Amino acid sequence: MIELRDVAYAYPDTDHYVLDGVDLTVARGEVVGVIGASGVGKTTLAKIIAGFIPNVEGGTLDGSVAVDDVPISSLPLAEAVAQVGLVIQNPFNQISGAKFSVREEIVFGLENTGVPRDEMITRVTDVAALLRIDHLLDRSPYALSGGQMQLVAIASVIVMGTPVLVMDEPTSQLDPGGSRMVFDVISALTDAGTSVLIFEHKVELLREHADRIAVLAEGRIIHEGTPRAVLTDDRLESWSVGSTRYTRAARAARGAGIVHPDAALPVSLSDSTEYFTTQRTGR
Ligand SMILES: Nc1ncnc2c1ncn2[C@@H]1O[C@H](COP(=O)(O)OP(=O)(O)OP(=O)(O)O)[C@@H](O)[C@H]1O
Repeated sequence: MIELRDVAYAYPDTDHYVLDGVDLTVARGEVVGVIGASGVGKTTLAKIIAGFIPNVEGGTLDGSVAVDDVPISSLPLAEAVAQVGLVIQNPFNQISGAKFSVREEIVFGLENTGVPRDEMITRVTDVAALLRIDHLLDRSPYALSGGQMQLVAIASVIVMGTPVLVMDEPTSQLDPGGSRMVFDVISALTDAGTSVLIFEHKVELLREHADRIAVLAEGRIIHEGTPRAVLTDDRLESWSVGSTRYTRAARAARGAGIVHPDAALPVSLSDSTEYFTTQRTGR
């Protein structure tokens, strides 16, 4: 479980609070998607929840950040990483740079955690099968495509088995099939009790897989709710966040008077089919 209360943060040598008054809770087994404009502070928030801020980057952090009731920002980084797995935005930076095979790369974080060797091997095999990268295990981490590298980076975090996962645009390098597979893996993890906070621009995937969506704007969570409620909210554009293509098409049709103005906006293909079948004005 993640609990953020009144979190505010300013980077070192600045007096500007990038985040100011963030309240957010992610329950056990829940997937919460966070959307927000570029530069609004999503990566900063991800690093705070994972304890990299202030442990590594310093700065001024106020408010409380708890993971499973443990105040994460007061833990040494080595202990914080056992609580929260962080998939960072750029998979090229997640790769350790110290290993010669994908297998060694995935197992790297488990070394020195006291996990017995046999279990390490089983965990790596399982996570590689889950993310369909078994065929890459003996390859060099430097001979991978961007998408393959992203899956290896995700595997190296999931293999740690942390109760909380924070993912910063985990599908940025992936094609639609790969993105869908990652979200299916996330669903399997939450079924087993993992709490997942995911920063993602692909709102249609969040619509399908997130239990809730939160909007980060003006330094705080300005709005949250079910994917349907948030993605059809008229204020999305003012927060510089995109809606689904189905909602955009419906809004355009509504503006043109082609559909009834009061009908609930669609957020998926099936919604959209019904909307355009039943809500036409006949114009
Ligand atoms: N090390 C740093 N020192 C000072 N300011 C920083 C630092 N890193 C980020 N910032 C600033 O903090 C703000 C939030 O950045 P952040 O990377 O968290 O945004 P973001 O929402 O993840 O953006 P994007 O969607 O483009 O990845 C930006 O104004 C950025 O310039």
